[in-house]
Amino acid sequence: MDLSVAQGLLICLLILVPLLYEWSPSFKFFCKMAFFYSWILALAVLAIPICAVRGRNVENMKVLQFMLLHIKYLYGIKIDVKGWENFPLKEPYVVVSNHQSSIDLLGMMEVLPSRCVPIAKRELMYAGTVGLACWLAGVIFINRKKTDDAISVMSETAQTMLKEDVRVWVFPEGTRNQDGSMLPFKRGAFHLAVQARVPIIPVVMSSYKEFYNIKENKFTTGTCVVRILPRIDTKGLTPDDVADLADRTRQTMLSTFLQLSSTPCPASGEHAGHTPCSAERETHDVQ
Ligand SMILES: CCCCCCCCCCCCCCCCC(=O)SCCNC(=O)CCNC(=O)[C@H](O)C(C)(C)COP(=O)(O)OP(=O)(O)OC[C@H]1O[C@@H](n2cnc3c(N)ncnc32)[C@H](O)[C@@H]1OP(=O)(O)O
Ligand SMILES: CCCCCCCC/C=C\CCCCCCCC(=O)OC[C@@H](O)COP(=O)(O)O
Repeated sequence: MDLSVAQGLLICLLILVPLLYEWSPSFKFFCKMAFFYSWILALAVLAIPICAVRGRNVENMKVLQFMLLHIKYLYGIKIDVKGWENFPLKEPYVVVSNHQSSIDLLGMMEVLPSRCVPIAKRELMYAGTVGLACWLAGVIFINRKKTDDAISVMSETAQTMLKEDVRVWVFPEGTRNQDGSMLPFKRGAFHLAVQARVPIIPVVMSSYKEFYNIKENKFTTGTCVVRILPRIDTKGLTPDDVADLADRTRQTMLSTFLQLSSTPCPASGEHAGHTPCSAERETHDVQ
């Protein structure tokens, strides 16, 4: 009897959960996000022993990158990369990118150059297996609540970049933002580039609004364009130039973001209205 009650409940669940998943966008959103985080926590369990062989080493970022690349297929997210030629091959540089959501991880892993480590909030270090995997891959953690600490970590980073030939990826908005624009840029990334005398490479990820919106609990399939912009040189600049450098970079990134995100394609095909027009993308390509 007990067994049949349990079986009955299980059958109800097996029917109800998929129905709820299809009918309730909030439930679907919750499931997709929960799976996203759980899957990455689980993948980190596999990554940790592989990375531990080398110890804390930026080369381990390749292991994480390789293990995360498939997630876009699980979620039906097409990532369309433009401007590969703007990632120079040899020298260190600072990549700055807009930050809409934790799913930026997908676009980031798609284009992450070799020997490039992200700067992340310190809280991520305590995110269980993910924190340990990030530490082993050389992610640089900063304490956003202590500006002096954060600045001194970034100054050390300027030395490390040059001594150990490392590139750094920074989200200069400093927090996630999905309001259709970009927050004012914090200046750490630009001080870093000026101190290390290395170029800045802006990377813009187009708006997720057509397929992902946390406020509307929307998470469907779609396309994100990741555009790598030409380098911005910092040679000869001083700390006094940092504010202007940050403003110029933001302006360039914002106009690219708006262009990439605003032009829906004429109704055609599966992703109609989700992707920027290819005609518009071509215009960018020849710039
Ligand atoms: C297979 C399994 C896999 C498992 C793992 C999967 C994960 C894989 C890895 C992926 C990891 C991805 C992680 C992404 C995480 C993204 C984040 O966490 S975003 C949040 C953290 N990042 C940032 O905050 C970066 C941007 N922030 C800054 O640059 C800030 O400026 C700051 C350095 C943090 C300081 O911020 P704040 O305290 O708010 O102060 P400000 O107003 O910005 O600055 C005050 C003042 O100081 C000047 N200044 C800033 N930096 C420097 C410097 N380096 N040198 C000198 N001076 C500096 C600044 O100019 C201000 O002065 P001003 O006079 O007002 O100009
Ligand atoms: C035992 C502890 C378990 C903790 C579980 C934590 C789950 C974490 C699991 C997977 C993390 C996936 C990697 C996400 C990487 C992106 C991180 C991110 O986007 O951080 C946000 C940060 O940029 C800005 O933070 P805020 O917007 O200011 O907030």
